[in-house]
Amino acid sequence: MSRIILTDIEGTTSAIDFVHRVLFPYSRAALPDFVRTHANNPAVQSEIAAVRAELGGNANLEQVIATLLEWIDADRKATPLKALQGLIWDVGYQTGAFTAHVYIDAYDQLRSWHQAGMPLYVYSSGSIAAQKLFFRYSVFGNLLPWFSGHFDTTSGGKREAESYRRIAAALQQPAEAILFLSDVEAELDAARGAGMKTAQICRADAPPISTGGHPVHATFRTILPG
Ligand SMILES: CSCCC(=O)C(=O)COP(=O)(O)O
Ligand SMILES: [Mg+2]
Repeated sequence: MSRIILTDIEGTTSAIDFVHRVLFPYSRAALPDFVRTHANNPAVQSEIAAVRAELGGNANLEQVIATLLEWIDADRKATPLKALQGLIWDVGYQTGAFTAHVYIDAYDQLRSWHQAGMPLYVYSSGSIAAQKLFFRYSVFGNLLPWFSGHFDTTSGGKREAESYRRIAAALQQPAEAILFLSDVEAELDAARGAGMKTAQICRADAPPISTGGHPVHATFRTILPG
């Protein structure tokens, strides 16, 4: 019996299109000026330093910015990029430039699990700050209070079993008590490798995805933890 839900965001609770056609372009357009303007802000400075370290240490600010833009274009789940995107999206949410897409079935089912006392956690490549903004400013209003906690790439990559072992350890739960929801087979394979239960979400409005061996659901409505 699963006692805990751990969910992905993009392609699972929310449309891939929203992330790729709204969030990523917004961060791409705003990132150069944002980094130049806030380069001395300690939160930004540490992410610039992390990019520089990856480039070998001597890159100037414009080279760091160019690298970050390349990472956005390649959809690289690099922790410094994800942290900076979270800071940039904060402005977008607060100014009402967009609200975060959540599928109605995900909204209904997450609410019902929460009301039934089921602990809900998020594991996304988006930074923890970005995840909190996402559910704070969703199309259905503030869903953030439903979540007991968040995990991002600081727990490791989503395609590595070790990341899921770390999350289970952080939750002080056996892995088999956790049901991980995702659209990506490689992430589900990694979660199963760590002993978690899995369910694959295959959305009708998303491109066809590889499935194999994980219970498949078109929406959250048919998922029965346990
Ligand atoms: C927190 S919303 C933005 C999601 C994001 O930046 C991303 O890369 C999507 O990652 P996911 O692990 O949710 O597929
Ligand atoms: Mg996903």
